[in-house]
Amino acid sequence: MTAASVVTFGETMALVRTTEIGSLRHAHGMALGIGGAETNVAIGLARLGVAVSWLGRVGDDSLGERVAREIRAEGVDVRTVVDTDAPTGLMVKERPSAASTAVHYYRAGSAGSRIADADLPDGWIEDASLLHVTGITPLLSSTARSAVLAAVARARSAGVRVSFDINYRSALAAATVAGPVLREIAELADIVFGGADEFGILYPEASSAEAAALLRDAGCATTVLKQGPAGATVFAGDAVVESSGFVIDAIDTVGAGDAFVAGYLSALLEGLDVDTTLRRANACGAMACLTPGDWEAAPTLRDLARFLDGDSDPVRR
Ligand SMILES: Nc1ncnc2c1ncn2[C@@H]1O[C@H](COP(=O)(O)OP(=O)(O)O)[C@@H](O)[C@H]1O
Ligand SMILES: O=C(O)C(=O)C[C@H](O)[C@H](O)COP(=O)(O)O
Repeated sequence: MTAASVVTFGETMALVRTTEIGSLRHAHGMALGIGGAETNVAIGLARLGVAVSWLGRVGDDSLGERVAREIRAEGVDVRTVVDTDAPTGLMVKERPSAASTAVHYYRAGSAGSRIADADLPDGWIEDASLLHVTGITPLLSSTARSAVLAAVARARSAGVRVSFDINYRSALAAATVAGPVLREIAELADIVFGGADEFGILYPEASSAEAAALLRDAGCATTVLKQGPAGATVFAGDAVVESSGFVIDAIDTVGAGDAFVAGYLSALLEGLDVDTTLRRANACGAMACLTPGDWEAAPTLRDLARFLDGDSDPVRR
């Protein structure tokens, strides 16, 4: 197999979501799928034509097989370490009301959280164009944190670009605990993605623009501020480029950030200019909000072209 352009690793869980609106206490219908920040990005990249590889630990169980099978079916090069001592993690998603989503994690001690430096094969990172990591993995366990730091160090010494999505999850650590851990990784990255609240966790007294300047001083060339329906802003050197979001009827916004990152990185790897990159990223983020799954609505290049053309007519072939 040829080397992947993008490599990423982390935990992907089985995902159970209620199929009706209302509390989990009373829900009857449930749909089974999978989800994890890094594989959401990997699938988004694969759909946009990028060669991408994901590595993770899964349990020696049916849900682990499902995780691997489903990601592989999306065209991602999947490398799993089967952990016979821990189960595949689980995420449960409910819609308490039409306007809200709640996510419950059952991942403490899971196989995915036990990822370690030794799981990352020789040459896997070094032969890639870009390593993508998130702030979820380093907060899963001490071995996972060490794996992220080792991967970033390996990428840097091989001249491989590092992308980091802060992706702070309060269920994993308090902001005061997570802040220094996530800041250390962000300051080693070439490009950092996050929301205003997440930059505030890295640098509590700073605005997002000030956080971008602090990151730049630390050596991180590009900071991308995700702003929900409002779109996004890129801080690169002294330049600030803003792009409005697309107006859509959002059904489920979970996964928008990961789809946005996939859109952004795919355009970056194609060498597109910042305006086109941001427009693509915003479109991918918006499209991810149009259906309930975390990654299912991530667009292919053809879906994307159709969305950007504003084409809402039925497709007839
Ligand atoms: N309601 C929405 N309408 C249109 N675009 C959206 C909406 N929510 C998110 N997006 C798009 O997805 C991107 C990421 O969403 P955001 O909520 O900012 O990140 P995250 O999911 O990481 O918290 C936004 O920058 C925007 O491009
Ligand atoms: O792996 C985890 O801990 C997750 O939470 C998986 C999430 O479903 C996605 O990462 C969605 O995140 P956003 O794109 O920011 O909405």
